[in-house]
Amino acid sequence: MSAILTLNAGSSSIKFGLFDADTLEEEAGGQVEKIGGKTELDLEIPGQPKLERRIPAANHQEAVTAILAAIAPYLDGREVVGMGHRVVHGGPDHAAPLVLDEAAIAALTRLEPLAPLHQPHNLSAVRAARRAFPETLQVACFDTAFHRGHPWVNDTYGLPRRFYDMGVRRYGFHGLSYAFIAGKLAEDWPALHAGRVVVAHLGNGASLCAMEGGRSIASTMGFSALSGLCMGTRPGQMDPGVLLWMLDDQGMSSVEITRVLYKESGLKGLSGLTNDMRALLASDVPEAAQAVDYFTDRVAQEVAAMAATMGGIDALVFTGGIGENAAPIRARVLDQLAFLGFALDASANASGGTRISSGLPALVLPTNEELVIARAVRDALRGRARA
Ligand SMILES: Nc1ncnc2c1ncn2[C@@H]1O[C@H](COP(=O)(O)OP(=O)(O)O)[C@@H](O)[C@H]1O
Ligand SMILES: CC(=O)OP(=O)(O)O
Ligand SMILES: [Mg+2]
Repeated sequence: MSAILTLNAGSSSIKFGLFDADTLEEEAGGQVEKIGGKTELDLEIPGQPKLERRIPAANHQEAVTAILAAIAPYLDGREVVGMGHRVVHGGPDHAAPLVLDEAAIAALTRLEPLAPLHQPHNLSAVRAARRAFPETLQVACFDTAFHRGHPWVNDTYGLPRRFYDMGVRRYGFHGLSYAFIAGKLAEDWPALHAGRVVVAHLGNGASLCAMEGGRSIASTMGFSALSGLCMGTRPGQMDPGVLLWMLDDQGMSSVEITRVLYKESGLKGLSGLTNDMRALLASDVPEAAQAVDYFTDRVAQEVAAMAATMGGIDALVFTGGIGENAAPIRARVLDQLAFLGFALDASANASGGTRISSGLPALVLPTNEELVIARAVRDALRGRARA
C-alpha cells in the first residue's frame, strides 16, 4: 500500500489531496489559505468533521512543509510514491502530463511571465516537494494541455503571423477541471458527451470551454489567464487600447499594470469591496450588484459565442466554486440564455439538483482537479513500472 499526494498551488492558497495509489480513493484533502498573512490550514478526512487551524506560513515552501506535517499521521507508515502538481502553463509543447526533472522545471520557469499569479507558485510547490521527497516521482499536470487540439481559428489572434510562431496563442486554462467534467459526462451523460457542450468553470478564475465529443474546441481564456470572462480580481475581455493608454498617457509601469490586471480588477475592482461572490450576493451596496450584473452578462455573452463556434449547443455545465454553489448566478445566466432553449428549473437550481433546466439541459457538476492529477500520477507510475 502506498500513497499519492497532489498539490494545486494558487497565489495565496495551496489545495492538496492524499490518495491511495492503487484505488485512487481520496483519504485526506484540504487547503492552506492566506499564505503570508493569517494562514489557515483546513484538513478534511472523509467521515470526520473538518479540522481548521492557524499555522505559521510566510511563503509557499513553509505551507508545503505544513501540509506534509498535517497529512503525516494519515500516511500510517506508507510511502508517498508519486506527487502530482497543477502547473497552470505548459506552453505549446505539452498536451499531456510531464514527469519533472531539473531541465523540465527550468523550461516551465521560463513561462512564468505568462501566468504570474499562478506559475511561480506552482513551481515553488514543486521545488518544496522535491526537497521534501527527493526520490519521489513528481508529475506536472497542465491547465493548458486539454486545449492543445484547438482548431487554428480558435488558437490564434489576428496579429501578424510571426507572433503565433513565437508562441502568442490562445492556450486556454482550467484544463484539469474540463478534463474531469469530460470524464464525468462520458460516464453519466454519454449522449451529451458526444454532443456540443459549453462548460462554465466559474471560480476565482473563470473561463468557458466549448467541448465537442469531449474534446476542447475553444476557450474564453487565451495567451494568459486574463482574458474572457470577468473574474474575482481579473477583468476578462477588454480593449488592448486601454493598456496603451495606461502606458503612454497615464505613465503606468508594467508592474503597476500587472497589479491592476491580476489583482485589482474583476468583481473586486468593480464592486470596490471583495472578490468573494458569496459576499457580493449578500451585499446591498449598489456597486456589488453592478459587479454581479457585469459578471453574469459576460458569462451569458460568451456562452452564446461558444455555441456559435460549435454551430449549436446541446448542454451547458456549471462548475467551480461559483458554478457549483451560486444558484442566483446560474439562474440569471440561464434566464438570459432562454432564447437558446434553456428553461430554468428554479426548484432544482435552489435545492442542489444536478439538472437545473427543463428545456435544453443545464447541469451542475462538481469538479475535481485533484483526482485528475492523481490519475496522471498513477498512469506515470504504471508507465515506469512497465518500462
Ligand atoms: N455558496 C456560495 N455562494 C456564492 N458563491 C460561492 C459560494 N461558495 C463559494 N463561492 C464562490 O466561489 C469562488 C471561489 O471559487 P473556487 O473555485 O473555490 O476558486 P479558486 O479559483 O480559488 O479555486 C468565490 O468567489 C466564492 O465566493
Ligand atoms: C488559470 C486560473 O485562472 O486558475 P484559477 O481559477 O485557479 O485562478
Ligand atoms: Mg480553481
